[in-house]
Amino acid sequence: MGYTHPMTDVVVPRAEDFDEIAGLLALAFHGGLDPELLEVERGIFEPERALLVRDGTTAVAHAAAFTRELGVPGASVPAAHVTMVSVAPTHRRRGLLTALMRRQLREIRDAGREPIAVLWASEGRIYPRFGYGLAAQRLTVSCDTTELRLPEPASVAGTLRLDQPVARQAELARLYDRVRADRPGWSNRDERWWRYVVADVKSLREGATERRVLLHEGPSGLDGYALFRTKDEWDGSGPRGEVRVDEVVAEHPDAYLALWRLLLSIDLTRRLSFRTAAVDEPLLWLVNEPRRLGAQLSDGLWVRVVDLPAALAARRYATDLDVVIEVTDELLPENAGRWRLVGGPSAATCTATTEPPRLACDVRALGELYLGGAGLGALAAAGRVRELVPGTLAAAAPAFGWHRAPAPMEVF
Ligand SMILES: CC(=O)SCCNC(=O)CCNC(=O)[C@H](O)C(C)(C)COP(=O)(O)OP(=O)(O)OC[C@H]1O[C@@H](n2cnc3c(N)ncnc32)[C@H](O)[C@@H]1OP(=O)(O)O
Repeated sequence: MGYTHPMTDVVVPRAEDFDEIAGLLALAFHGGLDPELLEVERGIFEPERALLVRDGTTAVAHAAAFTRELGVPGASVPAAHVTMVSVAPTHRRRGLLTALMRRQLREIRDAGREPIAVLWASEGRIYPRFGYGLAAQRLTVSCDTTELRLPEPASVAGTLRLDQPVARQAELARLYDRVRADRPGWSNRDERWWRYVVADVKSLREGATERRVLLHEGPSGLDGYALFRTKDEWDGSGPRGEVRVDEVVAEHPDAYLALWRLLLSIDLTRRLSFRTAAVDEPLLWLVNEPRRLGAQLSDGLWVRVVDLPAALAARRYATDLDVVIEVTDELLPENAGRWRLVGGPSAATCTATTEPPRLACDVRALGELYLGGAGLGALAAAGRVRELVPGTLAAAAPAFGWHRAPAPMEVF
């Protein structure tokens, strides 16, 4: 694996080092240093949770984490939101990422507040070696809206309005919190994060309009919203504008349908894209021609179980479960061993045991199972989970699932 960079060279940066780190990120991600974007990103940066490596006076490697909670089956769990990972092109493949990941996981574990870490990967092959498992897939929708029809609404009680997201931030936040309670995969958003979400950096618009919010008000007030923008385009045969949907949050099916009926029928637009649809997106079950959504499966959230007994006890299980699992973990040996997991829809415990194991897997598989997205049976079919006692898979698989698929909401 090459040499591991000496830990002594890893420093915790100060807030004023942000511009230097942003320069490194711009290099690694082939981006620019737009002052407006920098100010927005500075607002969420937590320097005390960052790790920086310099070669002389030049920043060459960096990783950070945001302090947030992640919605998991039946609960909301503190989760280190790992982000801003980059190594300078001049210093790649020398073990710098490995050194940063090892140190970061060790620090998260020792701090004892966050039983899991979660991230979006720029490339899926980077993080499994550090014990991250693909916990939530997503769909990217890209469709010709003239090919799709939605049903007529059963009720016409609601009203739709358009506004600027920043003007409605507090109302959006309240609705988001209510809907989040039942949706694994959504991260909590405090005031700071809402400012980040509604910030509409010009250099990221890619030729489209400013972001707008479509609001649905039902009998008891705001019960749905969509953040989106449109992009004007014409060709020889007429208008070909595009609707770019960023997020849709709806408390009731009628709000969801009303929002999508409008998004799919905006005059002068003919196409729609939505990059963070859930794999169980209700749209799939509403449109008259699902194939025409052009939905493609992609990866979303990668979860690393950092404190195994705390993590497994923190989520809920769809059905009652009592199983002993033998787990391996090369990076955090405290997680390795035999664990008895007893859980159900309202509580769970996880304790070390000497009883014979019924299942065996590595810690990465537990990350894949954590949000209820990967099936235990599918992982076993892939050879990633081993059934040591026949019958265990069939009995335990429903418990690890959930009634909603995990839904990656926002790239952080
Ligand atoms: C959560 C986030 O922020 S995701 C964003 C990640 N950042 C980026 O994609 C920006 C561009 N890329 C980079 O900055 C760097 O290439 C990084 C951070 C991905 C990798 O950093 P490096 O210091 O080169 O990684 P390191 O040397 O520790 O590699 C460890 C192992 O992972 C492998 N690896 C690392 N990156 C990649 C990759 N992109 N593709 C395939 N393999 C990779 C290495 O080959 C090595 O494998 P080996 O041990 O079998 O030899």
